[in-house]
Amino acid sequence: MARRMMSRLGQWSSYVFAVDFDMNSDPIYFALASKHSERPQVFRNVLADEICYSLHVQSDDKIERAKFYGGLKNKLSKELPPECTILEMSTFQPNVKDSVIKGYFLKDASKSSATERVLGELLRNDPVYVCSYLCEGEDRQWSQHLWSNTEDGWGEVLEKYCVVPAEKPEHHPSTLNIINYDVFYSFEDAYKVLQQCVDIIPESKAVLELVDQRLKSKEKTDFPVIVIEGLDATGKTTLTESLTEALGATLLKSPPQCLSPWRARFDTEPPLIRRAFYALGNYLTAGQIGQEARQTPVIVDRYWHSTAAYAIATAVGGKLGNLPQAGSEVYGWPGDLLRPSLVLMLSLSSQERMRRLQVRGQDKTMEEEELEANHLFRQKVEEAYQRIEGPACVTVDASPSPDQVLQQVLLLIREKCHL
Ligand SMILES: Nc1ncnc2c1ncn2[C@@H]1O[C@H](COP(=O)(O)OP(=O)(O)OP(=O)(O)O)[C@@H](O)[C@H]1O
Ligand SMILES: Nc1ccn([C@@H]2O[C@H](COP(=O)(O)O)[C@@H](O)[C@H]2O)c(=O)n1
Repeated sequence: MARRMMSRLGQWSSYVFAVDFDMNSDPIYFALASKHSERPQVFRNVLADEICYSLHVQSDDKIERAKFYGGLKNKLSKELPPECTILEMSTFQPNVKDSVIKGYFLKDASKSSATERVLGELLRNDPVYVCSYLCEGEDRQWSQHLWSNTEDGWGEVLEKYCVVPAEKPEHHPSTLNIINYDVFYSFEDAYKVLQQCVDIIPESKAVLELVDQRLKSKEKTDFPVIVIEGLDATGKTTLTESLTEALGATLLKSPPQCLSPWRARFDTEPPLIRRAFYALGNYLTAGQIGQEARQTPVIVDRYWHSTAAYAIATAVGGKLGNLPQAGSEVYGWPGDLLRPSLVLMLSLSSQERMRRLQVRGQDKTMEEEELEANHLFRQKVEEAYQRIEGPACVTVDASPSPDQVLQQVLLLIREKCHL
Protein backbone atom coordinates (compact mmCIF):
# COMPACT_ATOMS: atom_id res chain seq x y z
CA MET A 1 0.00 0.00 0.00
CA ALA A 2 1.41 3.38 -0.93
CA ARG A 3 2.32 5.84 1.78
CA ARG A 4 -0.19 8.32 0.33
CA MET A 5 -2.99 5.92 1.18
CA MET A 6 -1.82 5.50 4.74
CA SER A 7 -1.67 9.22 5.36
CA ARG A 8 -5.11 10.12 4.05
CA LEU A 9 -7.94 9.33 6.35
CA GLY A 10 -10.40 9.51 3.43
CA GLN A 11 -8.99 6.29 1.99
CA TRP A 12 -7.73 4.76 5.20
CA SER A 13 -11.12 5.09 6.85
CA SER A 14 -12.52 2.10 4.96
CA TYR A 15 -9.96 -0.10 6.75
CA VAL A 16 -10.45 -1.91 10.03
CA PHE A 17 -7.67 -3.07 12.36
CA ALA A 18 -7.88 -6.39 14.18
CA VAL A 19 -5.59 -7.29 17.07
CA ASP A 20 -5.51 -10.84 18.45
CA PHE A 21 -5.15 -10.30 22.19
CA ASP A 22 -6.36 -13.82 23.00
CA MET A 23 -6.39 -16.75 20.59
CA ASN A 24 -9.61 -18.13 22.07
CA SER A 25 -11.60 -14.92 21.74
CA ASP A 26 -12.50 -12.63 18.87
CA PRO A 27 -9.89 -10.02 17.96
CA ILE A 28 -10.40 -6.43 19.09
CA TYR A 29 -11.57 -4.50 16.04
CA PHE A 30 -10.94 -0.78 15.69
CA ALA A 31 -10.97 1.88 13.02
CA LEU A 32 -9.57 5.39 12.62
CA ALA A 33 -11.59 8.57 12.73
CA SER A 34 -11.10 12.30 13.05
CA LYS A 35 -12.88 12.36 16.41
CA HIS A 36 -13.53 9.92 19.20
CA SER A 37 -16.81 8.04 19.43
CA GLU A 38 -19.25 7.93 22.33
CA ARG A 39 -18.91 4.17 22.50
CA PRO A 40 -16.82 2.48 25.21
CA GLN A 41 -13.11 2.73 24.94
CA VAL A 42 -11.59 0.29 22.42
CA PHE A 43 -8.91 -1.43 24.49
CA ARG A 44 -10.88 -1.39 27.72
CA ASN A 45 -10.10 -4.80 29.20
CA VAL A 46 -6.86 -5.54 27.41
CA LEU A 47 -4.58 -2.54 27.86
CA ALA A 48 -3.64 -0.61 30.97
CA ASP A 49 -0.75 1.79 31.01
CA GLU A 50 1.33 0.09 28.36
CA ILE A 51 2.78 2.00 25.46
CA CYS A 52 1.66 0.37 22.24
CA TYR A 53 2.93 0.30 18.69
CA SER A 54 1.94 -1.30 15.45
CA LEU A 55 4.05 -2.31 12.49
CA HIS A 56 3.02 -3.00 8.91
CA VAL A 57 5.16 -4.12 6.03
CA GLN A 58 5.29 -1.45 3.36
CA SER A 59 5.77 -3.16 0.00
CA ASP A 60 3.69 -3.78 -3.10
CA ASP A 61 5.64 -6.96 -3.81
CA LYS A 62 3.84 -10.03 -2.47
CA ILE A 63 7.01 -12.13 -2.10
CA GLU A 64 8.96 -9.34 -0.40
CA ARG A 65 6.03 -8.73 1.95
CA ALA A 66 5.77 -12.42 2.86
CA LYS A 67 9.51 -12.83 3.42
CA PHE A 68 9.84 -9.68 5.46
CA TYR A 69 6.74 -10.34 7.57
CA GLY A 70 7.99 -13.85 8.47
CA GLY A 71 11.44 -12.58 9.42
CA LEU A 72 10.09 -9.60 11.31
CA LYS A 73 8.55 -11.72 14.07
CA ASN A 74 11.90 -13.42 14.73
CA LYS A 75 13.73 -10.12 14.72
CA LEU A 76 11.23 -8.52 17.10
CA SER A 77 11.25 -11.53 19.44
CA LYS A 78 15.04 -11.44 19.59
CA GLU A 79 15.56 -7.70 19.94
CA LEU A 80 12.63 -6.34 21.93
CA PRO A 81 12.66 -6.39 25.74
CA PRO A 82 10.92 -9.48 27.16
CA GLU A 83 8.18 -7.28 28.70
CA CYS A 84 7.08 -6.35 25.19
CA THR A 85 4.28 -8.63 23.93
CA ILE A 86 4.08 -9.19 20.18
CA LEU A 87 0.53 -9.73 18.94
CA GLU A 88 -0.72 -10.48 15.45
CA MET A 89 -2.57 -7.70 13.77
CA SER A 90 -4.41 -7.36 10.46
CA THR A 91 -5.53 -4.26 8.64
CA PHE A 92 -8.30 -5.01 6.16
CA GLN A 93 -11.43 -3.86 4.39
CA PRO A 94 -14.28 -5.81 5.97
CA ASN A 95 -15.32 -8.80 3.83
CA VAL A 96 -13.17 -7.63 0.87
CA LYS A 97 -10.98 -10.41 -0.52
CA ASP A 98 -7.24 -9.82 -0.84
CA SER A 99 -7.44 -6.65 1.26
CA VAL A 100 -5.45 -7.82 4.29
CA ILE A 101 -2.17 -6.17 5.26
CA LYS A 102 -0.57 -8.19 8.03
CA GLY A 103 1.30 -6.59 10.87
CA TYR A 104 2.18 -6.80 14.54
CA PHE A 105 0.84 -4.92 17.52
CA LEU A 106 3.29 -4.40 20.38
CA LYS A 107 2.15 -4.04 23.94
CA ASP A 108 5.15 -2.63 25.72
CA ALA A 109 5.30 -2.81 29.49
CA SER A 110 9.09 -2.51 29.60
CA LYS A 111 9.26 1.20 30.46
CA SER A 112 12.65 1.19 28.72
CA SER A 113 13.90 3.00 25.65
CA ALA A 114 14.93 -0.30 24.06
CA THR A 115 11.64 -0.70 22.19
CA GLU A 116 11.89 2.74 20.61
CA ARG A 117 15.48 2.05 19.63
CA VAL A 118 14.54 -1.22 17.87
CA LEU A 119 11.59 0.40 16.10
CA GLY A 120 13.71 3.42 15.12
CA GLU A 121 16.19 1.07 13.47
CA LEU A 122 13.39 -0.67 11.61
CA LEU A 123 12.02 2.67 10.44
CA ARG A 124 15.45 3.66 9.18
CA ASN A 125 16.34 0.45 7.39
CA ASP A 126 13.28 -1.57 6.55
CA PRO A 127 10.06 -1.30 4.55
CA VAL A 128 7.72 -0.77 7.53
CA TYR A 129 5.07 1.60 8.75
CA VAL A 130 5.28 2.28 12.46
CA CYS A 131 2.40 3.69 14.50
CA SER A 132 2.36 4.46 18.18
CA TYR A 133 -0.76 4.45 20.36
CA LEU A 134 -1.39 6.79 23.25
CA CYS A 135 -4.15 6.86 25.83
CA GLU A 136 -4.83 10.51 26.57
CA GLY A 137 -7.18 13.03 28.09
CA GLU A 138 -9.72 12.87 30.87
CA ASP A 139 -11.82 10.30 29.07
CA ARG A 140 -8.73 8.11 28.47
CA GLN A 141 -9.33 7.61 24.73
CA TRP A 142 -6.71 6.08 22.44
CA SER A 143 -5.07 7.83 19.47
CA GLN A 144 -2.85 6.45 16.75
CA HIS A 145 0.21 8.34 15.52
CA LEU A 146 1.73 7.42 12.18
CA TRP A 147 5.49 8.07 12.08
CA SER A 148 7.55 9.06 9.08
CA ASN A 149 10.87 7.36 8.47
CA THR A 150 13.99 9.46 8.22
CA GLU A 151 17.64 8.56 8.14
CA ASP A 152 17.70 8.90 11.92
CA GLY A 153 14.86 6.47 12.37
CA TRP A 154 11.98 8.15 14.14
CA GLY A 155 11.03 11.22 12.10
CA GLU A 156 7.85 13.14 12.80
CA VAL A 157 4.22 12.30 13.34
CA LEU A 158 2.70 12.34 9.87
CA GLU A 159 -0.90 11.88 10.95
CA LYS A 160 -2.79 11.56 14.18
CA TYR A 161 -6.10 9.67 14.25
CA CYS A 162 -8.64 8.82 16.90
CA VAL A 163 -9.00 5.10 17.56
CA VAL A 164 -12.70 4.13 17.54
CA PRO A 165 -14.40 0.73 17.97
CA ALA A 166 -15.38 -1.16 14.79
CA GLU A 167 -18.01 -3.85 14.20
CA LYS A 168 -17.01 -7.50 14.07
CA PRO A 169 -16.97 -8.35 10.33
CA GLU A 170 -18.95 -11.25 8.88
CA HIS A 171 -15.74 -12.99 7.74
CA HIS A 172 -12.72 -13.28 10.02
CA PRO A 173 -9.89 -11.19 8.45
CA SER A 174 -7.60 -14.20 8.23
CA THR A 175 -9.96 -15.78 5.68
CA LEU A 176 -9.76 -12.90 3.20
CA ASN A 177 -6.33 -13.57 1.70
CA ILE A 178 -6.34 -17.40 1.54
CA ILE A 179 -6.65 -17.64 -2.24
CA ASN A 180 -3.26 -17.39 -3.93
CA TYR A 181 -1.49 -16.68 -0.63
CA ASP A 182 -2.11 -19.94 1.23
CA VAL A 183 -3.93 -22.12 -1.28
CA PHE A 184 -3.36 -22.17 -5.04
CA TYR A 185 -6.16 -23.26 -7.32
CA SER A 186 -4.17 -23.66 -10.56
CA PHE A 187 -0.76 -24.89 -11.62
CA GLU A 188 0.04 -21.49 -13.09
CA ASP A 189 -0.62 -19.56 -9.87
CA ALA A 190 1.69 -21.79 -7.82
CA TYR A 191 4.33 -21.86 -10.56
CA LYS A 192 4.43 -18.05 -10.75
CA VAL A 193 5.32 -17.81 -7.05
CA LEU A 194 8.36 -20.07 -7.41
CA GLN A 195 9.39 -18.26 -10.58
CA GLN A 196 9.44 -15.00 -8.63
CA CYS A 197 11.62 -16.64 -5.96
CA VAL A 198 14.41 -17.81 -8.24
CA ASP A 199 16.73 -14.94 -7.26
CA ILE A 200 16.17 -15.16 -3.52
CA ILE A 201 15.79 -18.94 -3.23
CA PRO A 202 18.12 -20.58 -5.78
CA GLU A 203 16.58 -24.01 -5.04
CA SER A 204 13.39 -22.80 -6.76
CA LYS A 205 15.12 -23.21 -10.11
CA ALA A 206 15.71 -26.94 -9.60
CA VAL A 207 12.10 -27.42 -8.48
CA LEU A 208 10.80 -25.55 -11.53
CA GLU A 209 12.99 -27.64 -13.82
CA LEU A 210 11.50 -30.83 -12.38
CA VAL A 211 8.01 -29.42 -12.67
CA ASP A 212 8.65 -28.39 -16.29
CA GLN A 213 9.42 -32.03 -17.10
CA ARG A 214 6.33 -33.37 -15.33
CA LEU A 215 4.09 -35.89 -17.02
CA LYS A 216 0.73 -34.53 -18.07
CA SER A 217 -2.25 -36.45 -16.73
CA LYS A 218 -5.52 -37.22 -18.47
CA GLU A 219 -8.73 -36.24 -16.71
CA LYS A 220 -9.92 -39.86 -16.44
CA THR A 221 -7.76 -42.75 -15.30
CA ASP A 222 -8.20 -46.37 -16.39
CA PHE A 223 -7.79 -47.77 -12.84
CA PRO A 224 -9.14 -46.26 -9.59
CA VAL A 225 -7.02 -43.77 -7.66
CA ILE A 226 -7.49 -43.89 -3.87
CA VAL A 227 -6.05 -41.17 -1.64
CA ILE A 228 -5.44 -41.76 2.07
CA GLU A 229 -5.48 -38.63 4.20
CA GLY A 230 -5.33 -37.81 7.90
CA LEU A 231 -3.31 -36.08 10.58
CA ASP A 232 0.16 -37.35 11.45
CA ALA A 233 0.27 -40.78 13.16
CA THR A 234 -3.28 -41.73 12.20
CA GLY A 235 -1.89 -44.77 10.34
CA LYS A 236 -1.57 -43.58 6.72
CA THR A 237 1.80 -45.28 6.08
CA THR A 238 0.64 -48.52 7.69
CA LEU A 239 -2.61 -48.57 5.73
CA THR A 240 -1.25 -47.41 2.35
CA GLU A 241 1.37 -50.18 2.45
CA SER A 242 -1.09 -52.93 3.30
CA LEU A 243 -3.67 -51.64 0.81
CA THR A 244 -1.09 -51.53 -1.96
CA GLU A 245 -0.27 -55.16 -1.32
CA ALA A 246 -3.89 -56.27 -0.98
CA LEU A 247 -4.94 -54.58 -4.25
CA GLY A 248 -1.79 -55.17 -6.29
CA ALA A 249 -1.69 -51.38 -6.57
CA THR A 250 1.06 -48.81 -7.03
CA LEU A 251 1.89 -46.58 -4.05
CA LEU A 252 2.61 -42.88 -4.61
CA LYS A 253 3.02 -39.90 -2.29
CA SER A 254 2.57 -36.20 -2.44
CA PRO A 255 4.99 -34.48 -2.30
CA PRO A 256 6.76 -37.08 -4.46
CA GLN A 257 10.14 -38.54 -3.63
CA CYS A 258 11.86 -36.42 -6.31
CA LEU A 259 11.09 -33.25 -4.28
CA SER A 260 12.66 -34.62 -1.05
CA PRO A 261 16.00 -32.82 -1.48
CA TRP A 262 14.19 -29.44 -1.31
CA ARG A 263 11.33 -30.07 1.09
CA ALA A 264 13.16 -29.07 4.27
CA ARG A 265 14.36 -25.89 2.56
CA PHE A 266 10.86 -24.84 1.54
CA ASP A 267 9.47 -25.78 4.96
CA THR A 268 11.44 -22.85 6.39
CA GLU A 269 9.82 -20.36 4.02
CA PRO A 270 6.73 -18.24 4.76
CA PRO A 271 3.33 -19.77 3.84
CA LEU A 272 3.09 -18.12 0.40
CA ILE A 273 6.26 -19.89 -0.82
CA ARG A 274 5.93 -23.09 1.21
CA ARG A 275 2.37 -23.71 0.03
CA ALA A 276 3.27 -23.01 -3.60
CA PHE A 277 5.96 -25.71 -3.29
CA TYR A 278 3.47 -28.29 -1.95
CA ALA A 279 0.90 -27.28 -4.58
CA LEU A 280 3.45 -28.02 -7.32
CA GLY A 281 4.19 -31.34 -5.60
CA ASN A 282 0.57 -32.35 -6.21
CA TYR A 283 0.91 -31.66 -9.95
CA LEU A 284 4.06 -33.80 -10.08
CA THR A 285 2.25 -36.60 -8.26
CA ALA A 286 -0.75 -36.17 -10.59
CA GLY A 287 1.56 -36.85 -13.55
CA GLN A 288 2.81 -40.05 -11.88
CA ILE A 289 -0.74 -41.11 -11.01
CA GLY A 290 -1.85 -40.67 -14.62
CA GLN A 291 1.02 -42.88 -15.78
CA GLU A 292 0.62 -45.65 -13.19
CA ALA A 293 -3.17 -45.77 -13.27
CA ARG A 294 -2.98 -47.06 -16.84
CA GLN A 295 -1.78 -50.40 -15.46
CA THR A 296 -2.84 -50.75 -11.80
CA PRO A 297 -4.99 -49.13 -9.13
CA VAL A 298 -3.05 -46.34 -7.41
CA ILE A 299 -2.89 -45.58 -3.68
CA VAL A 300 -1.73 -42.07 -2.79
CA ASP A 301 -0.41 -41.07 0.64
CA ARG A 302 -1.60 -37.43 1.04
CA TYR A 303 -2.63 -35.23 -1.89
CA TRP A 304 -4.65 -32.03 -2.40
CA HIS A 305 -6.74 -32.38 0.79
CA SER A 306 -3.56 -32.23 2.89
CA THR A 307 -2.22 -29.23 1.01
CA ALA A 308 -5.42 -27.23 1.32
CA ALA A 309 -6.56 -28.33 4.79
CA TYR A 310 -3.23 -27.64 6.53
CA ALA A 311 -2.84 -24.35 4.69
CA ILE A 312 -6.33 -23.15 5.59
CA ALA A 313 -6.03 -24.28 9.22
CA THR A 314 -2.69 -22.51 9.61
CA ALA A 315 -3.86 -19.32 7.91
CA VAL A 316 -7.09 -18.99 9.86
CA GLY A 317 -6.35 -17.56 13.27
CA GLY A 318 -8.14 -18.35 16.50
CA LYS A 319 -11.26 -20.42 16.93
CA LEU A 320 -12.73 -23.23 14.82
CA GLY A 321 -15.65 -20.93 14.05
CA ASN A 322 -13.32 -18.57 12.17
CA LEU A 323 -12.90 -21.09 9.33
CA PRO A 324 -14.66 -20.11 6.08
CA GLN A 325 -18.10 -21.71 6.03
CA ALA A 326 -18.72 -25.05 4.31
CA GLY A 327 -19.40 -24.42 0.62
CA SER A 328 -16.91 -21.50 0.47
CA GLU A 329 -14.80 -21.34 -2.70
CA VAL A 330 -11.66 -21.96 -0.63
CA TYR A 331 -12.72 -25.61 -0.26
CA GLY A 332 -13.00 -26.12 -4.04
CA TRP A 333 -10.77 -28.47 -6.06
CA PRO A 334 -8.30 -26.91 -8.56
CA GLY A 335 -9.82 -27.18 -12.05
CA ASP A 336 -6.55 -28.42 -13.59
CA LEU A 337 -5.57 -31.06 -11.00
CA LEU A 338 -6.33 -34.76 -11.56
CA ARG A 339 -9.24 -35.83 -9.33
CA PRO A 340 -8.93 -39.12 -7.47
CA SER A 341 -11.71 -41.74 -7.49
CA LEU A 342 -11.94 -41.84 -3.69
CA VAL A 343 -10.43 -39.91 -0.75
CA LEU A 344 -10.44 -41.55 2.70
CA MET A 345 -9.58 -39.59 5.82
CA LEU A 346 -8.32 -41.58 8.82
CA SER A 347 -9.75 -40.20 12.01
CA LEU A 348 -8.56 -40.90 15.56
CA SER A 349 -9.25 -39.48 19.00
CA SER A 350 -6.47 -37.13 20.07
CA GLN A 351 -5.62 -39.43 23.01
CA GLU A 352 -5.02 -42.45 20.73
CA ARG A 353 -3.11 -40.29 18.25
CA MET A 354 -0.86 -39.00 21.06
CA ARG A 355 -0.37 -42.56 22.27
CA ARG A 356 0.75 -43.65 18.80
CA LEU A 357 3.05 -40.65 18.50
CA GLN A 358 4.60 -41.55 21.83
CA VAL A 359 5.05 -45.21 20.85
CA ARG A 360 6.77 -43.96 17.73
CA GLY A 361 8.98 -41.80 19.97
CA GLN A 362 7.89 -38.29 19.00
CA ASP A 363 6.14 -35.34 20.63
CA LYS A 364 7.12 -36.51 24.12
CA THR A 365 8.19 -33.13 25.34
CA MET A 366 5.19 -31.04 24.33
CA GLU A 367 4.17 -28.47 26.92
CA GLU A 368 0.55 -28.30 28.07
CA GLU A 369 0.05 -24.93 26.48
CA GLU A 370 1.45 -26.04 23.16
CA LEU A 371 -0.75 -29.13 23.27
CA GLU A 372 -3.79 -26.96 23.77
CA ALA A 373 -2.84 -24.73 20.85
CA ASN A 374 -2.15 -27.79 18.72
CA HIS A 375 -5.49 -29.24 19.71
CA LEU A 376 -7.24 -26.23 18.20
CA PHE A 377 -5.08 -26.44 15.11
CA ARG A 378 -5.84 -30.16 14.66
CA GLN A 379 -9.54 -29.52 15.00
CA LYS A 380 -9.28 -26.90 12.26
CA VAL A 381 -7.32 -29.26 9.98
CA GLU A 382 -9.90 -32.04 10.41
CA GLU A 383 -12.80 -29.69 9.84
CA ALA A 384 -11.16 -28.22 6.73
CA TYR A 385 -10.51 -31.78 5.44
CA GLN A 386 -14.20 -32.49 5.78
CA ARG A 387 -15.28 -29.32 3.99
CA ILE A 388 -13.11 -29.83 0.90
CA GLU A 389 -15.12 -30.86 -2.15
CA GLY A 390 -14.66 -32.40 -5.57
CA PRO A 391 -14.19 -35.18 -4.32
CA ALA A 392 -15.11 -34.85 -0.66
CA CYS A 393 -13.37 -37.23 1.73
CA VAL A 394 -15.00 -40.20 3.45
CA THR A 395 -14.07 -40.43 7.13
CA VAL A 396 -12.76 -43.79 8.35
CA ASP A 397 -12.47 -44.74 12.01
CA ALA A 398 -8.75 -45.53 12.35
CA SER A 399 -8.87 -46.74 15.96
CA PRO A 400 -9.27 -50.53 15.40
CA SER A 401 -6.29 -52.79 14.74
CA PRO A 402 -4.33 -52.30 11.47
CA ASP A 403 -5.99 -55.37 9.95
CA GLN A 404 -9.49 -54.24 10.91
CA VAL A 405 -8.84 -50.79 9.42
CA LEU A 406 -7.59 -52.47 6.23
CA GLN A 407 -10.72 -54.69 5.96
CA GLN A 408 -13.00 -51.72 6.57
CA VAL A 409 -11.22 -49.72 3.85
CA LEU A 410 -11.24 -52.62 1.37
CA LEU A 411 -15.03 -52.86 1.80
CA LEU A 412 -15.38 -49.12 1.11
CA ILE A 413 -13.17 -49.33 -1.98
CA ARG A 414 -15.16 -52.29 -3.34
CA GLU A 415 -18.38 -50.42 -2.75
CA LYS A 416 -17.30 -47.04 -4.17
CA CYS A 417 -14.79 -48.05 -6.86
CA HIS A 418 -16.17 -51.48 -7.80
CA LEU A 419 -12.75 -53.06 -7.35
N1 LIG B 1 -4.50 -49.39 13.40
C1 LIG B 1 -3.47 -49.16 14.22
N2 LIG B 1 -3.52 -49.50 15.51
C2 LIG B 1 -2.48 -49.25 16.34
N3 LIG B 1 -1.32 -48.67 15.97
C3 LIG B 1 -1.22 -48.31 14.69
C4 LIG B 1 -2.27 -48.53 13.74
N4 LIG B 1 -1.88 -48.05 12.55
C5 LIG B 1 -0.64 -47.55 12.73
N5 LIG B 1 -0.23 -47.71 14.00
C6 LIG B 1 1.04 -47.28 14.61
O1 LIG B 1 0.93 -45.85 14.82
C7 LIG B 1 2.14 -45.19 14.47
C8 LIG B 1 1.84 -44.20 13.35
O2 LIG B 1 1.43 -44.91 12.18
P1 LIG B 1 1.85 -44.45 10.73
O3 LIG B 1 3.32 -44.16 10.65
O4 LIG B 1 1.30 -45.48 9.78
O5 LIG B 1 1.02 -43.08 10.63
P2 LIG B 1 1.10 -41.91 9.56
O6 LIG B 1 -0.28 -41.39 9.46
O7 LIG B 1 1.73 -42.41 8.30
O8 LIG B 1 2.04 -40.87 10.25
P3 LIG B 1 2.83 -39.62 9.59
O9 LIG B 1 1.86 -38.84 8.81
O10 LIG B 1 3.31 -38.87 10.81
O11 LIG B 1 3.94 -40.21 8.77
C9 LIG B 1 3.12 -46.29 14.05
O12 LIG B 1 3.92 -46.59 15.17
C10 LIG B 1 2.23 -47.46 13.66
O13 LIG B 1 2.86 -48.71 13.86
N1 LIG C 1 0.27 -33.16 -0.23
C1 LIG C 1 0.80 -32.56 0.87
C2 LIG C 1 1.51 -33.26 1.82
C3 LIG C 1 2.00 -32.60 2.91
N2 LIG C 1 1.80 -31.27 3.06
C4 LIG C 1 2.36 -30.55 4.23
O1 LIG C 1 3.30 -31.36 4.91
C5 LIG C 1 2.99 -31.51 6.29
C6 LIG C 1 2.62 -32.93 6.66
O2 LIG C 1 3.45 -33.84 6.03
P1 LIG C 1 4.07 -35.11 6.81
O3 LIG C 1 4.93 -35.75 5.77
O4 LIG C 1 4.80 -34.57 7.98
O5 LIG C 1 2.95 -35.99 7.20
C7 LIG C 1 1.83 -30.61 6.58
O6 LIG C 1 2.35 -29.47 7.23
C8 LIG C 1 1.30 -30.19 5.22
O7 LIG C 1 1.14 -28.81 5.22
C9 LIG C 1 1.11 -30.59 2.09
O8 LIG C 1 0.93 -29.35 2.21
N3 LIG C 1 0.61 -31.24 1.01
